[in-house]
Amino acid sequence: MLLIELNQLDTPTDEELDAVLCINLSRSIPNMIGNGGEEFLPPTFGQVPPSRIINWHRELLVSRAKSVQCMLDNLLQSDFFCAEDVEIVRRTPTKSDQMRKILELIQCKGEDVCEYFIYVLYKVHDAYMDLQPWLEDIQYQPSEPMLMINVVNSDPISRYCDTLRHELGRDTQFIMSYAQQEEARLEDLYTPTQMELINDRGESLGFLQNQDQLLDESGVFNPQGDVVYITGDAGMGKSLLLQKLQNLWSKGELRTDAVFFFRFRCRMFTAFQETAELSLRDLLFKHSRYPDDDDPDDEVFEYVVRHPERTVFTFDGYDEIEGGGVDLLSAEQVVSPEDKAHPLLLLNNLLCGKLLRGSQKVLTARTGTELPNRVVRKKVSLRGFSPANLQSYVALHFTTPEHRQLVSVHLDASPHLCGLCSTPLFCWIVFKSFKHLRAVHSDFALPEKCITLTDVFVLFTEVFLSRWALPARRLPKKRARCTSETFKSGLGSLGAHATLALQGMEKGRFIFNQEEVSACDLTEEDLLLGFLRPVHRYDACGGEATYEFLHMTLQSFLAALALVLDNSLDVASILQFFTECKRKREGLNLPCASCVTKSSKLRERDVFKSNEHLQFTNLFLCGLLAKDQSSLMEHLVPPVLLKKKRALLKAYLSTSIKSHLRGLPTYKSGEGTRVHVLPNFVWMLRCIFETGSNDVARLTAKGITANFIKLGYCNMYSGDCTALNFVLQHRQKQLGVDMDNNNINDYGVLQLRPSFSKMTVVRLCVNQISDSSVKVLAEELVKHKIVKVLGLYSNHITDTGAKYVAQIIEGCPRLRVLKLGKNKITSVGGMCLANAIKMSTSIFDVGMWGNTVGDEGAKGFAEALRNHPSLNSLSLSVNGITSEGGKILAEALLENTILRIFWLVENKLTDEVAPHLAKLVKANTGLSHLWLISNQLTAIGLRLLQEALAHNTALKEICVKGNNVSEEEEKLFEANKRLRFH
Ligand SMILES: Nc1ncnc2c1ncn2[C@@H]1O[C@H](COP(=O)(O)OP(=O)(O)OP(=O)(O)O)[C@@H](O)[C@H]1O
Repeated sequence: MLLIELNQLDTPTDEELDAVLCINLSRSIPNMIGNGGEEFLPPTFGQVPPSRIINWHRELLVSRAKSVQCMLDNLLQSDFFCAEDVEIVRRTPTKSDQMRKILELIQCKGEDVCEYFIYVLYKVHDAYMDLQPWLEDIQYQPSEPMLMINVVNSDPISRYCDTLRHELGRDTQFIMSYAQQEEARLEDLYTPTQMELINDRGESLGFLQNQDQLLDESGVFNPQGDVVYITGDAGMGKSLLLQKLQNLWSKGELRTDAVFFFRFRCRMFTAFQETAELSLRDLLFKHSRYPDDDDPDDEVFEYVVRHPERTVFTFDGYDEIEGGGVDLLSAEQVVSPEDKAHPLLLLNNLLCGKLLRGSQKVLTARTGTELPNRVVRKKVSLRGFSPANLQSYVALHFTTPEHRQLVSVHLDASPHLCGLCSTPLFCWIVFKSFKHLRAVHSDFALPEKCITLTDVFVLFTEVFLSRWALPARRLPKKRARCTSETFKSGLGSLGAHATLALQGMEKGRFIFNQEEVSACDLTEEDLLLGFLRPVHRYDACGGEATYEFLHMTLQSFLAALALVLDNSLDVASILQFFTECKRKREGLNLPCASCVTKSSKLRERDVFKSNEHLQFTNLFLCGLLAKDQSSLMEHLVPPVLLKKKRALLKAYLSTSIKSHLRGLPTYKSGEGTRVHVLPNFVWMLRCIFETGSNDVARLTAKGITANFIKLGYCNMYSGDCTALNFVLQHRQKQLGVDMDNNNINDYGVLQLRPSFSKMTVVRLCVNQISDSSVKVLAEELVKHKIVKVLGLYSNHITDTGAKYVAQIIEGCPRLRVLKLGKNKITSVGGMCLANAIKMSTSIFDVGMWGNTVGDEGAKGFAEALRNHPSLNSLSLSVNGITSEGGKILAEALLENTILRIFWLVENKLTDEVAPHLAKLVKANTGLSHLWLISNQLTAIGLRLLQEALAHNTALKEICVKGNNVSEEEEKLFEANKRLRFH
């Protein structure tokens, strides 16, 4: 080894070193081509003098050490170079030549200078990022004398990188609050939320573990796309996730080699005049900052253009871009980095990869905002706080044990409150309000009743008003709470904010200039309330000071309040946003819902425009006009007027719901009529719940004439289950409910508890349900005994949950279909289920795909199958079953004449099982489909099956694709059409 030989030489001369290196190289060449023996290793730092290392790696250093200027500045300021040396270097034409010249000069000047050269590479990390792996390879550690010498970073790229890191770090350290003094530090309060990876068909691929994974390769379905697309409902934490990402990068804690990080709010792109034009350079620098003067050669921008993969962009709130200018599908106009164009066009080109192709872009938008898959690299859907996340957030938010305890008790008692709090924004509002009101009023407690979203925002408004009415220092300690007094005393200012919010809502605007603010009689003192916050970033666009509401949902709430408060408006105008939503849905007479089906023209115009803000306004209107709010609203609005508005809303809702339900697409199946609802149906449920009107709920329950309702992929979250339950409690007839592929979780199941008495079909596949939910299901379903279908595919059910499912099988004599695939059930749970299935005389179809019951579980299922009277279809695919389990199953099936479809896909079956399967085939038990895809059978085993098929009349197919059979061998079986390879 080189190491040994060099150590053997005391103080090697150059010739000796060269000789050693040559010998070593010549020895290593055969080794490198696979002759075995010693491995070739280049010298490491300390083994040979620095000049040798530099010599050895000269070309690598020339090609990777880009910042000549920074190196020259350091050599000069440390007196290793004189002005003349610098001049000599500068005279050479290209950067590579200049670096070659530097290497030449330092090698002439001695070992100290050579080490200093390496030390600069080491110290100015960002400028010489490409050489950091090399420094690791040579195991560089600065020597004592080097540590005493100063190193400056004069590289424009790394200086700019430092500046961006510094600014991002500064700007992202606080989480917004309604009062600036109360802002919390990001690192004190940030709590991870659930980030679900979604494929191009909208199916779940599991959950990300941390923010680093947003930028890595996990879940990439389109390597050609550059955009990491993050969606989530209002307040789910999209902006905060980006803030966290930026903060991590600023501290060098994000796993990425990105040198630059630019952040934008999409809203900004619409703030420009139609004729505005900007270059990419201005877009980048104007909204972050320009590189310092010491970048005369525009190296920073050149670097961005040359190495787009080293730049991360975040674009927050794509849904906030008005339709008009943006249409990725027709963004044919290509812009070059030098061209000027409208900022929206630049954005389009960036997202489509026509500008800075390969740069990393993270884009957020509300759920439902469309983006063509071809520009998307991967998709992530934010699902809010899990129960564990919520617990952590409580602990972070409440430092006093008394508060923590009180809030935990409230949460434990109310799954509905937990459901609301799984949306981080609503959770923050509830906790913040609780903290504030508890500090001010001795008698404050969260409402015992089922709290609505309107209650939450009323509480929040009370916090704003109470802070303003009596600034903290003047507060008499712990006075009694009187909400109506607080509202009355702040009514002037509240009304003015509400008017501004309504005006914005009518024009689809979320940003207000000083003129608009003043026109609503909002004074500077009013602004201190905190409903509005200044939007500093927009100043850069050349406009005057602008404001936005703390959150879009707050604007919606205040707009709804304006509709209720204003007694000069025509009463009918309270319905204006319902009508607006309706108008946008051409033809479909649906209330309060998003434009799910639009004409192509409208689609073009509105494709990127969410009208969730209108839906929230309608929802809050329903809540504010609810009877439950009368005690407050009657102090603010003449009771007669309030009554009129309430009556009108109720009449409108009743008519609209009826026609909505009549208009839903239905189809007839063997088991009655089915109805497929659309996501806007969930908005309708939410509005009904906010009204708290039993009449409206009853009418809705009655209006669902079908006996099966499909709510799959409707973006239902756990809080919506209270609304569904509110309606279903008025239903007399039984109903099948398919809630697959939503975000219901354990809180949602708890809220649905009373409704299970009506449900004949309970489908909760892909909903993050754990064992505790299955326990609830077992208690309810066994009590009522009407369930026929239970779908729990792809949840978090373990053996504990499997035991509860077994209780359901045993206790529900009508249960026919059970879907339990893709859970975490092992042989223990498998045995329990199998035992229960054995006893059932109704069970018809069981799906266990993707668990791990193994051979032990297979044995249990074999016992269940023996002489089973009803089981028609069974899937034990992807369960780790070997030939041993396979044999037992095959033998048991000899005593079964009922099973028709048997799935054993992707197990570990080999030819050992083939004779047993062949025997089963020969026995002609009535089995019609046998799925053996992706096992380890060979042509020998298949031959046995082929021969057996000659004696079988019932089997329609044996699917054997993906076994150990070559294409040639496949041809041998061509004649037998029942042995399928495709
Ligand atoms: N991960 C989190 N940890 C702690 N608090 C959070 C988290 N995410 C969000 N929040 C709280 O919720 C508030 C709203 O979050 P954010 O603005 O990120 O939501 P959003 O999804 O961007 O909403 P919108 O689509 O309406 O803009 C934050 O200001 C913060 O108080």
